[in-house]
Amino acid sequence: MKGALFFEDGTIFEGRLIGDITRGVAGEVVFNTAMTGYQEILTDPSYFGQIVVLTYPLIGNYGTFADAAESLFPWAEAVVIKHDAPIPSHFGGAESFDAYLKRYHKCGLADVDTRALTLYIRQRGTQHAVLGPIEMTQEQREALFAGIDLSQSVYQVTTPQAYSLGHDGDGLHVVVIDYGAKNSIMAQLVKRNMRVSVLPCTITPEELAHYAPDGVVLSNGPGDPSDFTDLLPTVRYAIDHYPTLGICLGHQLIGLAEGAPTYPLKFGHHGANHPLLDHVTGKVLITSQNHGYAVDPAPLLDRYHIRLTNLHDQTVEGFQHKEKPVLTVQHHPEAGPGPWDSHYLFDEFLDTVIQRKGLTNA
Ligand SMILES: NC(=O)CC[C@H](N)C(=O)O
Repeated sequence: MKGALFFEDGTIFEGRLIGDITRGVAGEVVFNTAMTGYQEILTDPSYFGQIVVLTYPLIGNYGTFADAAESLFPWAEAVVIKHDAPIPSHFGGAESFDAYLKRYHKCGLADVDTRALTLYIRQRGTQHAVLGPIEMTQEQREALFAGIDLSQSVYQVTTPQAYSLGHDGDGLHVVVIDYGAKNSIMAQLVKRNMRVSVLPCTITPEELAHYAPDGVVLSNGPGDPSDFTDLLPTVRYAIDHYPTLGICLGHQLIGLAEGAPTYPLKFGHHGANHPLLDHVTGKVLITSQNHGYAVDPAPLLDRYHIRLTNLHDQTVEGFQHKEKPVLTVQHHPEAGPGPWDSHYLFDEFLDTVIQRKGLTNA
């Protein structure tokens, strides 16, 4: 069935509808340049409400698997691709990309000139679009455009209930505040023998204190960080009381809590090969990225060092408190998908947690 991506300025990209094609959808269009990991990308809750263009031209070739997910199901609103491989090839046996989309009632657009589409987004910046059958009427499209609203997105993707993972007993206890957390973040903590409590984003400072964590991780998540000022008192409490690691949205919320504003990037960073400089180690890291906003750190530089800088556009990719054990990263050290160059940042977080615990117990 013929479909299209309709932008608000009248630009149309045509293609073939795949997945669940029973309804049209609308969202913010972003492109991701990773060469693999299409399933991890779609199940990353930070893509909630977005239509993701995958620039790698062959999608579905190695199929889809239950355990490749970064959360319970795909959160991206829809996906736009060049070639949809109809027959997956994998030693583990695999479901096709089309069947996967249908299973989760997600739609996609294939056979699209994704190079032209990506150049269009690069020139015009992130924009809204409707994806649906080619014959959609203007009224149908306008109704979908009017429904785009990411202002509550974190509340829509967070876990409804607290849950725990990893080791029982007396091990180090880390709380992850779930703004849309990826499984790979929890996996990195569990791998380091931490007992992990994953809590809803609405957790209050008092409730957080009740968990008596040894450290706190503020997760990634969707939307515009400046929409979530209601969450800042708990962020403030965390950085004032516990070793804290902020990842992506978590980094942005720490920035906001410390008085540093966020701003939208023209078309964001979404990919698995973005180079960063770590100013402490002097090393360049190739990183996984997925963000449309960045922090202007000027107001917090009296208290924080810039820790990481993006070598493509010099944006700030992380800062570190000069005295307190607070580290933030704009990228995804957990990868999922992407290179593992920055896994050591989880080791650093673990070290601060151990150190603080030792001091407290002394
Ligand atoms: N992956 C994330 O946490 C993304 C953070 C935020 N939603 C942004 O786009 O900048």
